[in-house]
Amino acid sequence: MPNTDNFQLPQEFLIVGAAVKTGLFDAVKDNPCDLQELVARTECDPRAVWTVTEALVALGYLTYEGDKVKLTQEAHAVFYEPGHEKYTGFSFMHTYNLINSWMQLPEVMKSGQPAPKKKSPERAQNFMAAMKHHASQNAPLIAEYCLRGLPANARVLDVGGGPLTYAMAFAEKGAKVTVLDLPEIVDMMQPQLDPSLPIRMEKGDFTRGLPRGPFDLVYLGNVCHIYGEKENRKLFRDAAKELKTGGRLAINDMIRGTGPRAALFAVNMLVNTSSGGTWTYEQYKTWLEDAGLTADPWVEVGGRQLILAVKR
Ligand SMILES: C[S@@+](CC[C@H](N)C(=O)[O-])C[C@H]1O[C@@H](n2cnc3c(N)ncnc32)[C@H](O)[C@@H]1O
Repeated sequence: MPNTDNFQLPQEFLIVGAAVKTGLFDAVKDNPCDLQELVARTECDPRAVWTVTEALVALGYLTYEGDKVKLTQEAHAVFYEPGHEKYTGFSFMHTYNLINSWMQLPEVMKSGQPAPKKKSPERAQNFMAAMKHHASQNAPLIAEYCLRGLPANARVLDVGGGPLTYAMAFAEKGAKVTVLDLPEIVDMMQPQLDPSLPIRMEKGDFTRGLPRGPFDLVYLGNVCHIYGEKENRKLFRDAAKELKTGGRLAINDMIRGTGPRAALFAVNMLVNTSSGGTWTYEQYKTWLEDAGLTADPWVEVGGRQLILAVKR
């Protein structure tokens, strides 16, 4: 049913996103200051700093102590206290960055091409933080489900596993993990990887090829929606080649036709990619079977939709 309650500007999100981008929260985090100093620290316009600060005070992110501006306890917990139940860090900046692409949906509909976007290390960091934030709670459950029945110390290939959330969960359960991701993501994430863990990162492009197996499990976590049928069919064929007979391929993705979520997410892939989208279970089953894999019915684990398939 149409929900006209959503026909409004996401004001709070836009104000908070702009404050993060201009460094306003970081500027007062450890060292509260007056508005004049805040203008200097953020290198922003005085009227703008006053207006946005007042809005953030009204929303409960900032407060005044005398004439000094400081973070509220709640905002401090949300942005800067990783152990806190309300903690998000700045992972939501990935969504904030996406707004630009979504605003170009009319042009994308005309051209069929994704919205142009600038790559930057900051964007990539926001992306990794968002992936981590969304996956960290349920990754252990999903890793356990994917590894069930496979040999102890299973060899796992985590395709597009750059955020390392799932790799850590697999390693925690005794697996030896190879993570494949794009070179710039591996360069960014490698320093965060504890070298004593049985996790190895490899640079590559999974549309071109995969690391050599044989693997007990090839895990495709939220990568199938980035590309279309041609790329996914090739990916499944390549994965089948690198799996042991009886080895398992696991897809964690939104399955089209199971609710509104996948249909809406496909719009995100429309504005951001050339061939991405969300695919039905029947599409996945056909592509998997054509690659020599037998697909189980899809299941929901930890709020995610999984398809497991076995190499024949
Ligand atoms: C949506 S994220 C999913 C991350 C993680 N698997 C998860 O589920 O939380 C997609 C990941 O695939 C990587 N990726 C996208 N295209 C790729 C390609 N062609 N080759 C290798 N990695 C790719 C991205 O850098 C990113 O880390």
